[in-house]
Amino acid sequence: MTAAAVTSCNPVLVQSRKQQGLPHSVVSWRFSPSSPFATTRAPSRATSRRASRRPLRVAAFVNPKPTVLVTDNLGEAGIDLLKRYANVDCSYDLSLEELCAKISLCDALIVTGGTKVTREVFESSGGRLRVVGRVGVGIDNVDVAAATEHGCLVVNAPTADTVAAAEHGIALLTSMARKIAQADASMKAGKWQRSTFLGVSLLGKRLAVMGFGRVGSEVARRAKGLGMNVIAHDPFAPLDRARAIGVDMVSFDEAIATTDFISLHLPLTPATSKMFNDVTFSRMKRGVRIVNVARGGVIDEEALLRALESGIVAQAALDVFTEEPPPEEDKLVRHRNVTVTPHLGASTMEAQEGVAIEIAEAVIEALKGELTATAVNAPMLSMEVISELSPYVEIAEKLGRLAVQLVSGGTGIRSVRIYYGSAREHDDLDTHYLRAMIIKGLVEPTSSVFVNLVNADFVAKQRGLRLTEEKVSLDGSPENPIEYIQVQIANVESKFASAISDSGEISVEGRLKDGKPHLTKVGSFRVDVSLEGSLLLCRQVDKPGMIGKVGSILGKENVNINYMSVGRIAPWKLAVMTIGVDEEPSREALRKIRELQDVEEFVLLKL
Ligand SMILES: NC(=O)C1=CN([C@@H]2O[C@H](COP(=O)(O)OP(=O)(O)OC[C@H]3O[C@@H](n4cnc5c(N)ncnc54)[C@H](O)[C@@H]3O)[C@@H](O)[C@H]2O)C=CC1
Ligand SMILES: O=C(O)C(=O)COP(=O)(O)O
Repeated sequence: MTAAAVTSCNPVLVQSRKQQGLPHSVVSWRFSPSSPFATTRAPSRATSRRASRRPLRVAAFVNPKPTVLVTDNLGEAGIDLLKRYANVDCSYDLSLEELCAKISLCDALIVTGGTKVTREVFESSGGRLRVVGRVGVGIDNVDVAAATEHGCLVVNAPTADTVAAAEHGIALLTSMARKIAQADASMKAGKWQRSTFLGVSLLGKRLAVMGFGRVGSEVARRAKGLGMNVIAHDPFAPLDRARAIGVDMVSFDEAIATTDFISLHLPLTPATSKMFNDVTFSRMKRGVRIVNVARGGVIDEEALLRALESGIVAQAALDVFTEEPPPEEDKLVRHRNVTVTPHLGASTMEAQEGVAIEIAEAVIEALKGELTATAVNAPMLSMEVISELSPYVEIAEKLGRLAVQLVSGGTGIRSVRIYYGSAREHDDLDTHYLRAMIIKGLVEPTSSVFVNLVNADFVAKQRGLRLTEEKVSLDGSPENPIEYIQVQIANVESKFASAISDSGEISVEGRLKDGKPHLTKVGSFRVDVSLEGSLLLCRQVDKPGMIGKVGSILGKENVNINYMSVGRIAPWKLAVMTIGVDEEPSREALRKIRELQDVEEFVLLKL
């Protein structure tokens, strides 16, 4: 057996080979609380039992149909799709207060760039909001960090408006070069000024595409068709994409210093905010022309005004602004050498229909608990991985629950070690989902925080939980992804001393048996009990009659034993009895068991 440390609460993906290119349609979680994105707590045992006797799923019982709030104009095709699955509330132009007032009644929120989804919105949702769908690409209007903290998935619709944005970029480029907008305004004012609107040709001119992603590369492709010499700057873009289009990737400095035209296609992030400022403008070729269909905030607008006035920038064409709409008397908007459009990049009939469908599908998938390819703040796990790991999810969460209940007050939990015994190759086992469920089990019993796949690592970090994961290589068939999971809590005392392993940690181990989760080890004692209902752990002297004594106390109380096992170090020494019970025994029964002669310690654990 070898152990290899692999991750420690690290959101970076460990992609398994099987994750690549597999279909996304194997399982659905609907409203089951075990959904990776479920933000509600599991129903109480009484509720589950009641519900399981009915033909209705527990889930449907908890929440029959989700409610989706749409706060910005969304294409009919998207609304129709949503209505097949959810109650749809289209309330446009809400103030922040109105949005916050409504949000606690909604499972999903769909917005364009017109609604700011701030921290207050997540705080007001009371944990019900499970997904925010951004119609389009830019998620700079959504507080993604706050979403993650609240376990809310953010999805976008990043592909359906790419061509529209690229076409708009080219439209601005060509109309700026030929002063189309100015000439149109002049004619409409009754003038005929042929010599005033002398333009520049694009043929043979150098264009720098800043940000070579979806839109940037489509702009480059089109600009090449116009006979432009296209270079690009994007430290994160794959070189082969640029090579395929015949574009040279260059440094930022080279891009801005040597070009006649600059077209911006960057996301607005802390790194790109005001990336174009007095300093960068001063390094540009005099007479440069700039197009921005990305985000207003990547340009320092006052600096651009100064650059226009000084002649460094000859012309600008802007579709996006720091503040939208910009103030009425905005000098940039009114500048004679600036062409403006009111954020029309995605405004084609085709793109609007496309993004509406793309976002509706993504939101529905997310509400069903399925992983959507456009999730912004969740690890990318394929449905195949989720499906394969789902039998272990229950073990993971329950081991977390058991381990935390075994801790006796004091210093608090800081260090948790997780071992996964597996015959799989190390890089073929993605533990994100299981780790999230262990964190859920560790955190939820002692707090009001809801934990899911989205916020698990964040919650752990916030609570100072240091998780380390190790995969233990086992011989055998790699058919099963996992043979056992062991959760250890270090540097704590236990209310059940036998749960402390030889190496000094609280330790519980579980595995699947006949498809059912079982507890198979507590501390150094081998046990075997199904992980359902409640558990009684009892350490006693190993001698005849002990099982009968405990059993008869429970029997008198009409408490049904669903499973039991005894693990011992050696005959006639100490044994740990593990009893699974369907009903929770009364205090009196627990007292009687605790007071039995030869019972050394005893604890009741709830799953
Ligand atoms: N005006 C409009 O209506 C529309 C605007 N957009 C905006 O266009 C922009 C680009 O969209 P997509 O191409 O779909 O996004 P994308 O994510 O495919 O591409 C963005 C590219 O920028 C690069 N990048 C990020 N930080 C960078 C940095 N510091 N320096 C250089 N490159 C950097 C990334 O590596 C990526 O390749 C976004 O801001 C989006 O919101 C998109 C659609 C419509
Ligand atoms: O997709 C984007 O990022 C856009 O800017 C277009 O979005 P909007 O017109 O704000 O829905």
